[in-house]
Amino acid sequence: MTPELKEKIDQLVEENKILVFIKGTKLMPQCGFSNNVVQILNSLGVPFEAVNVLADDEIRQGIKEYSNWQTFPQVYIDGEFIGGSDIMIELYQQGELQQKVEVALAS
Ligand SMILES: N[C@@H](CCC(=O)N[C@@H](CS)C(=O)NCC(=O)O)C(=O)O
Ligand code: FES
Repeated sequence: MTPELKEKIDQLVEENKILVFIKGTKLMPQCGFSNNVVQILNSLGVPFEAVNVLADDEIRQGIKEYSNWQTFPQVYIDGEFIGGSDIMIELYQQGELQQKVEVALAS
């Protein structure tokens, strides 16, 4: 990955307390896995930013290396890589996601 791309991703992760890399947009996710995380975050009613990896192949490939995670969606909360759809569903069901999000937004 080029230093420029790493810096670009660093900046995205730093500037957005809740950030998701998804296929499609918040309003129109293009895959069921991406849709899962969008709907979970919508249901929590928290502000979040979404990057559409289908619109940027450089980011699509770069973020896999950056996160060391090969699939989408990818979720970052407060600069920390959380995981994908399965992990988000699990954290949500355990009530841990609500907690993480509250802590992140209060900081
Ligand atoms: N079990 C994964 C499912 C996600 C998944 O399998 N994503 C695939 C299909 S959308 C993917 O991103 N493949 C890599 C790519 O398309 O670049 C999760 O929990 O997020
Ligand atoms: S785009 Fe086919 S499974 Fe996600």
